[in-house]
Amino acid sequence: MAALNRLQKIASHLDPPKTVKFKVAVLGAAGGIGQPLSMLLKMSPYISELSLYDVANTPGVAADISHMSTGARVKGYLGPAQLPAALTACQLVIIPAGVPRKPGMTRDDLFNINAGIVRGLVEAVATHCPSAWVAIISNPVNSTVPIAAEVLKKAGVFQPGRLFGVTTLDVVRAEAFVAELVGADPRDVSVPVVGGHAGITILPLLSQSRPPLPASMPLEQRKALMARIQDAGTEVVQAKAGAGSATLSMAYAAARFADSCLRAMSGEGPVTEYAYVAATAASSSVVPAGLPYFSSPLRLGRGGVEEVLPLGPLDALEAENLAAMKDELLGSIRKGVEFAAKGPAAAPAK
Ligand SMILES: NC(=O)C1=CN([C@@H]2O[C@H](COP(=O)(O)OP(=O)(O)OC[C@H]3O[C@@H](n4cnc5c(N)ncnc54)[C@H](O)[C@@H]3O)[C@@H](O)[C@H]2O)C=CC1
Ligand SMILES: O=C([O-])CC(=O)C(=O)O
Repeated sequence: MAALNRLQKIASHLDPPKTVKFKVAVLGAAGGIGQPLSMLLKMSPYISELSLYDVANTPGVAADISHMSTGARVKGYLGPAQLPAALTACQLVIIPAGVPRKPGMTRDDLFNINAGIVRGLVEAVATHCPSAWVAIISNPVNSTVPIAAEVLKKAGVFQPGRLFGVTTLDVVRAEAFVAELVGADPRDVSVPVVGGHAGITILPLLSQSRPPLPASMPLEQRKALMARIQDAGTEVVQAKAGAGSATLSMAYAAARFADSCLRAMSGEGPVTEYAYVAATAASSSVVPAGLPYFSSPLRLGRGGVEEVLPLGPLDALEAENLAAMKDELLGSIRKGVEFAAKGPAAAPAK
């Protein structure tokens, strides 16, 4: 029992149970990410109701998770007819629905299937819980977040400070790899990762690593570390050899992101997180010019993003990488916006 309590604390990074409790939905809850993520969320002291939605297998997943003796009430919802009930009164909606990569694919190769899935689900969010914070995991994140934004805009409910592309896994990986390299405990390491969530758009700011990388570290080794963080998703796809992409580390990363959101909503701010968000007039002085979406350090508060924080000083390698990513990131954003402009989903998931 003591061990379980400790696990709960570790999973939520946190202090004793809170009084403010929220309804949280996972859309795609029966998938490779959805299942372990739902399990971790069931241990969160901030969640009173956990809504597990998928187009397949949710009754089993919900029955299984509901037997855990932790606080959140769990309910499973199956198929589009049950989506409204899954979403009604939700404050946070996490979306890992969609297909994962196989070896040889890029994240953009998932666009044709996942763009429509995300559009349909966010249409339902706009109707049934328009004020909810929405965290998109489904790839390609660089495009699916702009799609979600366009859907919310069309419905007249877009709040840029409440829509997030989840890039926490890039931060988690950077922490793990730097810890390995410097021989530190990963929990004591922090590394900003900004930009987007695909290949060269993932920009770890290794010059701001805490603890710092050894000053004597050769440039080639820094470049190799940066490349490993950028290609870490592919490393997992190849290791899984056709059985999907990162699921367990992603579930951990998403649970950590959800925990930050729920702490901020509870007024336990200021909470600092990284996520891929829309640029606004207020963030124009800190986000690289010409990029309407960018993953930045954020200060979260009760209402969502309160401030997009500056990236801090970049070294020459990082500045070069930032310049190099711009065209790809902009192309992915445009692709998402154009897709959303084309018209309604073939089969809206209402
Ligand atoms: N943002 C990130 O850092 C990461 C993103 N991903 C992405 O997350 C997505 C999910 O990955 P996995 O869980 O491994 O895939 P998976 O195939 O194991 O699970 C996806 C789930 O989505 C469900 N689904 C499909 N259409 C749906 C709909 N219209 N409504 C509700 N549920 C629906 C499926 O039934 C399935 O249970 C992929 O697009 C993957 O590329 C994966 C890892 C990291
Ligand atoms: O690589 C993939 O396809 C899944 C993903 O986004 C990641 O692991 O970072």
